[in-house]
Amino acid sequence: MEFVILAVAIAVIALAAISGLVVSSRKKKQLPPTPPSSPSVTAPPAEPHVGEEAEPTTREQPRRTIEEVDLPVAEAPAAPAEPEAPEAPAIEVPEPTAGRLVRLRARLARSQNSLGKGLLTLLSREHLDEDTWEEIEDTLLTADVGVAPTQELVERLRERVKVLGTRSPEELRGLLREELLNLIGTDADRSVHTESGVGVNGEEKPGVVMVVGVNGTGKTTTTGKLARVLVADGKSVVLGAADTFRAAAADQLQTWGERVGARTVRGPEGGDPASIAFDAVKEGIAESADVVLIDTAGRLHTKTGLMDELGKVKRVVEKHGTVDEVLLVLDATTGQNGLVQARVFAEVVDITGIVLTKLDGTAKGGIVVAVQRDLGVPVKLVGLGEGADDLAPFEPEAFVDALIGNGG
Ligand SMILES: Nc1nc2c(ncn2[C@@H]2O[C@H](COP(=O)(O)OP(=O)(O)OP(=O)(O)O)[C@@H](O)[C@H]2O)c(=O)[nH]1
Repeated sequence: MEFVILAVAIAVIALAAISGLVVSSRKKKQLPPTPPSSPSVTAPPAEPHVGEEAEPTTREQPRRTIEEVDLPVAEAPAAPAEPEAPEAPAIEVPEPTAGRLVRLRARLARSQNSLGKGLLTLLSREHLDEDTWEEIEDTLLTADVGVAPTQELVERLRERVKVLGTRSPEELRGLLREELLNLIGTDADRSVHTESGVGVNGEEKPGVVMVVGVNGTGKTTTTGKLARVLVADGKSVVLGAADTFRAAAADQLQTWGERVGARTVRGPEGGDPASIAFDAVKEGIAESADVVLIDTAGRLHTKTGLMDELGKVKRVVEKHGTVDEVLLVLDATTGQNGLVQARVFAEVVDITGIVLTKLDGTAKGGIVVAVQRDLGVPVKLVGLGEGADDLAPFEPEAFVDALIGNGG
């Protein structure tokens, strides 16, 4: 009997133990999963604003299950849109070109001081003897005016001073102004032509401007600045990066173009410049651009190669129609060397205009006279600094006034 009682008791304890285990295991199963660590529950929208995260996380953490939590569907996409948007390059509005030279006159006058002021000081001497006239001649030669134009100027001045008799500073200034203007010329057409009109197939064709010159003269910079001049005048521009000789030139040009919303057509480094130039004009026709500007490579040390290449670029571009301008870029600080370079380029292609760069950095403004005489083509633009809008249409009057300190 005792044995039976003991057996029943053991059975009861065993049963109780088993049911206890089951209950505890069920209890365990009912415990919520660990929601706080799950990003889909507590994490804020993928790209939160600063400060949005802290509040919902602490409030929702303790007991909420995955089913209880509303996913932040509606708000999530809106929040990150603004800060994440890729930055479109800002299109700049270049300064108007009218009166740029006048605006930059102070800079020009500063760098040209020795010429204008030097001449006026000499002319103001009480006795204009042979020595003084020789000094005047030297001053002009030092400023790169060139031998023949210098002699012309001195002769005419001597004549007029003799006739004039009395010489007030105003009179002298006036005389010098007139004679310098005479040398530079006020009648030449100095506009950059961009209106060639019709192409070989009768289609509308953009104006085509080729920019040539020795590397380092500021050729690529000038092409970029010229794009801005044209855009400022309301024209649409396509750039052709046909300087495949210098690796960075195409990048440099493209950056200039992007600043004013002009597309740049480029090819592989060391590629065929003529085919890039051809494609640039093709692109210009396709997008009905007003002007295509073609930057070319210049290497004096391989003169024959240069001649072949430049000539070819022009011929190939002409398959589309006329090239309106071939602008030669010259560094004013190189003086007579610049003239030698100019002649080499003039042998290769017909230059229609000169761009004189770095005129802000030299007292030798006389190169304007010399280069025009030498090549028989007008200076059309001048570079007066490294700023994006420091390229100005050349105006003889403003230039001479800057030289001799007139009008302020
Ligand atoms: N002070 C001054 N600097 C200028 C002027 N024009 C160009 N420069 C500077 O001259 C340097 C050479 O200019 P680039 O345009 O790179 O020369 P580049 O002739 O195009 O050379 P390549 O691209 O190799 O053919 C740059 O530092 C320009 O900022 C100017 O009118 N005044």
